[in-house]
Amino acid sequence: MSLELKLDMHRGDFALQLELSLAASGVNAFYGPSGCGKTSVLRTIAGLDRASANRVRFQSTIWQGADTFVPAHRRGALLVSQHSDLFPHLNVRGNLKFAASRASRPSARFALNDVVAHLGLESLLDRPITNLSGGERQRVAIARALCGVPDILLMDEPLAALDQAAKQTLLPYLEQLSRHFDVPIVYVTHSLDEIAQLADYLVVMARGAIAYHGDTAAMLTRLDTPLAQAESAESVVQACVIAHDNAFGLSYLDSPIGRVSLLQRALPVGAEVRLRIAARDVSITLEQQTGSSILNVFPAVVDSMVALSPALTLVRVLAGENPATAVPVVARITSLSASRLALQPGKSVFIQAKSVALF
Ligand SMILES: Nc1ncnc2c1ncn2[C@@H]1O[C@H](COP(=O)(O)OP(=O)(O)OP(=O)(O)O)[C@@H](O)[C@H]1O
Repeated sequence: MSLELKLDMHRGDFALQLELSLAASGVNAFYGPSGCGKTSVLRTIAGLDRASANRVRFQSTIWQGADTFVPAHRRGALLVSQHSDLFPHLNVRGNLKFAASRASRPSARFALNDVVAHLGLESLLDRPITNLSGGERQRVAIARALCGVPDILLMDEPLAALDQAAKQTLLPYLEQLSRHFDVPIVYVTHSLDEIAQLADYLVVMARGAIAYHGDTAAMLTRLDTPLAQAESAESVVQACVIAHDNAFGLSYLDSPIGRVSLLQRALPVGAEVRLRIAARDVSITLEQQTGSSILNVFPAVVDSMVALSPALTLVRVLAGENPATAVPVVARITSLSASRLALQPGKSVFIQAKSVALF
């Protein structure tokens, strides 16, 4: 079950050449600078861009081959872009019902009521499209794509035109989308935040080609990349809420790096969440500190290191008691500290996370 791409297209000076096999599940994100070809990849999957040498196969169906070109409206690949083109003469309900009526097949999986509930649109159903905020319009656009019963959802910077507050409101709706509706998503973005929060698999592009790709947690912590070397670099760790401590106002989470404590959050026990740990908030010790105010201390083994400058060193560790389930975390520390601790790959250490944020 996969999305297979072999693209070879040219437009003037620009060439897009890549070969990639993606899982047809979860969120696959394409990230890279403006003009590197992300939208072209998405439009090719959608059947909106065509070059004779391109090859696209979704699951067992060839969408584009040497003698085949399945037109866009027969692919089951529905696109949500930055500026949604909703029907202005219909209200929200009308837009969703129209999309459902045009779906290639009926599907209980994308029942209108469930789509409306999942995107929090109940109170907006009778609203004219022209009276919606930008964030509300995008929620309706996503709902409309779901009502169209997609086999795969293509999202081209769906949050890019929104202000920061609207983005933050919309992100939680996107988070569970792929899992809840069991639909694969290909997501194009410029935003590291969106990747850290949403992507299961990350494809980083540069100048029409793939720079590197892999599991998001692994890609964000690859020391040889601008993502890990950025001042804002962070690691992501999957976790599960296991208990709340009302007396101290804390929530406890189980994760591969160990038991994590956070300021209490209104999440049910059992909720699956992502933790984000900023590289600059991680410190390293050789022994487990006892007289420290830091709650989140985890055993780790140094995996690799890179000097960013004479003053700063990035250290990638594999964190967690159990080497089989340990996950990568990046620490940004001074080169002086790295030298004093004689850090080197293979060395056992403890990492302390001054703050752990939760998506
Ligand atoms: N219709 C077109 N005709 C000619 N060149 C095009 C066309 N559409 C895109 N291009 C060029 O193809 C290249 C890739 O564009 P594309 O939109 O795929 O990049 P992108 O990574 O999505 O950029 P952005 O993040 O700015 O949207 C760019 O150099 C662009 O100028």
